[in-house]
Amino acid sequence: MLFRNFTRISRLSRGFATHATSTPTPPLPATLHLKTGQSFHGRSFGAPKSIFGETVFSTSITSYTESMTDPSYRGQILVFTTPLIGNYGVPSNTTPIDSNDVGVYLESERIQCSAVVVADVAEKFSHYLAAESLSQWCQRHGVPGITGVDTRAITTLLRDQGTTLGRLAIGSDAAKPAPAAHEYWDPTTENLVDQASTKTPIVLNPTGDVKIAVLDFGAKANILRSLVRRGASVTVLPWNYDFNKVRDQYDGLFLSNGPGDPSHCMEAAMNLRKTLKEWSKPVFGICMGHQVIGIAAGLDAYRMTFGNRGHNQPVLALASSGSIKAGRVYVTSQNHQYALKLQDPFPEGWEPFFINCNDSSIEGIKSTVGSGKSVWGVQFHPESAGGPLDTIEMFTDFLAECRAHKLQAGIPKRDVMDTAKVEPAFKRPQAAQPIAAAA
Ligand SMILES: NC(=O)CC[C@H](N)C(=O)O
Repeated sequence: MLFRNFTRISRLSRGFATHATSTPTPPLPATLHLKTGQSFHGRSFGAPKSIFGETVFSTSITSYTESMTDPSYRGQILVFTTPLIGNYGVPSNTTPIDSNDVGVYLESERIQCSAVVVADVAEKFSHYLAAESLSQWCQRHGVPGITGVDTRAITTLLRDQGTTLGRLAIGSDAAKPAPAAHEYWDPTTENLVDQASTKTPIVLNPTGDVKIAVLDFGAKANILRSLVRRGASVTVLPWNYDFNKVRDQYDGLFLSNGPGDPSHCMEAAMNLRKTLKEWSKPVFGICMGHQVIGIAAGLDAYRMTFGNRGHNQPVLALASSGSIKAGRVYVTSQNHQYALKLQDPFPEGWEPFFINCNDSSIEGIKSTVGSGKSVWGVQFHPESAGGPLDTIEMFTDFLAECRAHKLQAGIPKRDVMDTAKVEPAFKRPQAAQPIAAAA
C-alpha cells in the first residue's frame, strides 16, 4: 500500500523539482525538555545548536514555510501536529512570482521561530518552487529541529497544561539532565516587538492612490502585500513611532501582528488612544494590532492557556461591516497566545465584532461611533499565508473606507471612485526603500 502511494506521488510530481538530500553522517541525538518535567528523545535536523524557547503547537496542515517566517513565532519552539513536515521543501525567499513588492517571497527574510518539532521530517521533497530541504533551510538559518518524537503526546500535554517553556538539546547536550526550572528562558519577558519591528520608516508602492501608515509590531509580508496589491501606498513605521506627529499625511492607519506579550506595547496603545480621540480616519488592526486597539479602547488583554495556532479556526461574525455579514461563520488562520477579555459592558463606543466558535474568545472588535469613524481589530489573520482567505476582503473594505474619507476631504470624485471600484491587477511596485523620515 505504501509502495503504491509512493508510485502515485512520483507520477504526479513528474516535471516538478524532486530532491533527495543526502545525509552523510548519522543524525545527532536531540531531546526536547519541557519545564514541567517531561522529556522527548529524537533525532536532530537543521542546525546542531541547543536553544531555549516557549513551546507551542500549530494544527496547520500545510504552509510550514510561512508559519516559520511569521515574526509572531519569535522565541517559540514550534510543534507541528501534522506528522509529515518538509515534503514540499522550501522555495527561494526571492522567488520572482509576485512578491518583490515587499522584497521577500515568504513572510519575512528569516526563520523567526527558535526551533521546530516534527514527528517525521521529510528529507525527500518535491515542489516546482523548491530550492532546498527543510533541514538545509534550518541549518542555513541556525535553527535546530527535532524529528522522530510523538508530537501527539507533546501536543496533548501542551493542550492540558498550557504553553510551556522548553529546551531543545542537541548532540552531546541531548544526554545531559534537563535544566533546572529557573534556567528556562522566558521569551515573553522581553520586548520581542521591538526586536521584530523596522527601525526606520520604509515606503512601499509610493505611487498608490491612498496613503496608509502601518505600525510594524513584526508585520507578516502578506499583510503589506495585501495592502499594496489593492493600490495603497504603504509607509511602514516602527511600532512605537508616534503616528500623531504625521497623521495628517495619511488616509488610514494599520496596526500589524507581532510577537510576545501585548503589555510590552503600552506606549503604542497610549499613542493610539490619542489618535482615536482626535483623528477620524479608518484604523484596522490584526492580531497584536487588534490587541493594541483593544487596550487603547479600555479593554484588558490576558494570556490564554495554549492560544490558537492553526488555519482552521471558525469565527462567528456578530455584526455586519463591509464584506463581513453578521451571523456567518468564517474559517480563519490564527497564531496567538493572548486575547482581549470579553467584558460586560463593553467600553462605550465599542462592540465585539467576532467570537471564536471553539472557545468563545473575542476574535474582533469594532467602533460603534457613527459615520466618519471606522475602527476594526481582528484577532485572526485575514491575509492568511497560510490558511483560508474567507476574510481577505477586509483589506478591500478598509481601503474603500480610506478612499471614501479621502473623497469627503475633497479629492476629485472620479479619480477616487475609479480606483476604489476596480481591484487593480497586480503591478509590481518599487522594492522597499528606507526613507529618512515618514513623509
Ligand atoms: N500573531 C500575533 O500578532 C500574535 C499577537 C501576540 N503576540 C499573541 O501571541 O497573542
